[in-house]
Amino acid sequence: MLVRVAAGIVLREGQVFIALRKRGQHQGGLWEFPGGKCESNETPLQALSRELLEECGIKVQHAEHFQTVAHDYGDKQVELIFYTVSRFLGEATGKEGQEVRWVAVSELADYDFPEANQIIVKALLAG
Ligand SMILES: Nc1nc2c([nH]c(=O)n2[C@@H]2O[C@H](COP(=O)(O)OP(=O)(O)OP(=O)(O)O)[C@@H](O)[C@H]2O)c(=O)[nH]1
Ligand SMILES: [Mg+2]
Repeated sequence: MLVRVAAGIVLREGQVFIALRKRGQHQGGLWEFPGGKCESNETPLQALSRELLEECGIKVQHAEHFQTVAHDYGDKQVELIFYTVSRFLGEATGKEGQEVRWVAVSELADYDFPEANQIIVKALLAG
């Protein structure tokens, strides 16, 4: 199973918005950059905007492609298209009851992310 996913690295004044994946979800119990699967006939950017509105209640005003990561979890193959989002409308919250946090980019190493995110976290920490 190969899934295409769009995820947002939402940034504000040196902090990044992260969410805790719920137990029972794939990679549950780990932190993520909010986002989700691209539906058919939807561009990754459209998927990003839809998912960030659904999951965090923010309206993306400006997103830039950051990095695309392909990863094989064994049970699932993912292509993750990461965007940085530095302009948005609204206050980011956990719209689906998920735990969320604004954390300093420099503190990202303190949070456990899925394997596919390691390269992204590294790149962000390197500035
Ligand atoms: N959103 C998101 N998904 C990630 C990240 N890293 C990562 O490996 N994934 C994987 O990407 C896949 C799809 O993400 P998702 O579960 O958010 O998809 P979705 O919002 O459409 O969820 P749904 O299946 O409940 O409708 C999952 O297998 C998840 O484990 C990340 O940083 N953010
Ligand atoms: Mg999601």
